Amino acid sequence: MADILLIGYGTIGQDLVSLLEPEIARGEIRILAAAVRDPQKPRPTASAVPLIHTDKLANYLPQADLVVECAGVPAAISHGSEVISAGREMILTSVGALAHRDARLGMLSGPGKLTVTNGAIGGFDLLGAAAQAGGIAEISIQTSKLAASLVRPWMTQAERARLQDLTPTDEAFVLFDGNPTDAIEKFPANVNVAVALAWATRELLPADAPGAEQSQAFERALAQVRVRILADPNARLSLHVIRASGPAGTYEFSLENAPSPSNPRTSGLTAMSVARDVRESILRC
Ligand SMILES: NC(=O)C1=CN([C@@H]2O[C@H](COP(=O)(O)OP(=O)(O)OC[C@H]3O[C@@H](n4cnc5c(N)ncnc54)[C@H](OP(=O)(O)O)[C@@H]3O)[C@@H](O)[C@H]2O)C=CC1
Ligand SMILES: O=C([O-])CC(=O)C(=O)O
Repeated sequence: MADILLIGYGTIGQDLVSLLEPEIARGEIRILAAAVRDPQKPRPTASAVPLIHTDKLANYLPQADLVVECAGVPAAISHGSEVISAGREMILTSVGALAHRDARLGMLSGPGKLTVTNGAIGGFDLLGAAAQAGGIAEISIQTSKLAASLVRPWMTQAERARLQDLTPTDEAFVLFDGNPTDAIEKFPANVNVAVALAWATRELLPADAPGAEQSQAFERALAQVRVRILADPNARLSLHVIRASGPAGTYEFSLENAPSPSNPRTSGLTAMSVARDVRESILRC
């Protein structure tokens, strides 16, 4: 029986627990608790998973065989290093936290093990193989989302209005064009996939290489990836187009996920990817 501690129990956390029902029913997995911002907050459905405040995380870590973060980039920055330095294995969903230098160094310095989920995208077997052989010269990801869903608190009134006032007859426009580090800082809930793409195409160092070297290798991969965010007045779902080219070949992956059954604004595939990561982890135990 593997004891799992969740950080975050929103759309992805709840979908994950539903996806893992067969393993829970067979006694292969037990969800110890989910750490959230506000355990007392009224929730639409009663939870079978005990909710705790994140300031109690340290009390639960010693019993956890596996920690799954699905709480957002700021929470992963705050708690990722704590989990890894306690020697736990952690699956990271808010992959964008790896673009934050100090958090990255903590998560890559052990002694715990970090698993970075593929999340809402894929094709990483091919891209990783080609990148490790020096076969990728250019790599980009273009993410199209519903314009109104891209409004962020830091935007000026004019920037917000441009997104909110777009009508179905307007053309989609490029809202952001740059590197994954700047993209995740501006859009922390939208482009974790861009940071995951850099993770998949990083130089693979020996597992015992110091955290600082792992961190630098990842920083080089981040610098290779170009990110574009398209604000689309007609997008129903997120559309991610990954393009890569170089001596290994020319590749284009177009990924359009069905929405989560519990929240139409979240791709259902993210929780499915994390469920697969959990199953692979417990098979290794
Ligand atoms: N890798 C990928 O492809 C993808 C990654 N993601 C990442 O997953 C994250 C979660 O997505 P989703 O489930 O849809 O989000 P939700 O908003 O539905 O749920 C977030 C959960 O995390 C908790 N939480 C938020 N901030 C903190 C904090 N600082 N400390 C502790 N708990 C916190 C919330 O607590 P409470 O319930 O008390 O409010 C809530 O339970 C996204 O923010 C994004 O970073 C998302 C999509 C794709
Ligand atoms: O769900 C998606 O399409 C991807 C996403 O939000 C992210 O990477 O943060």
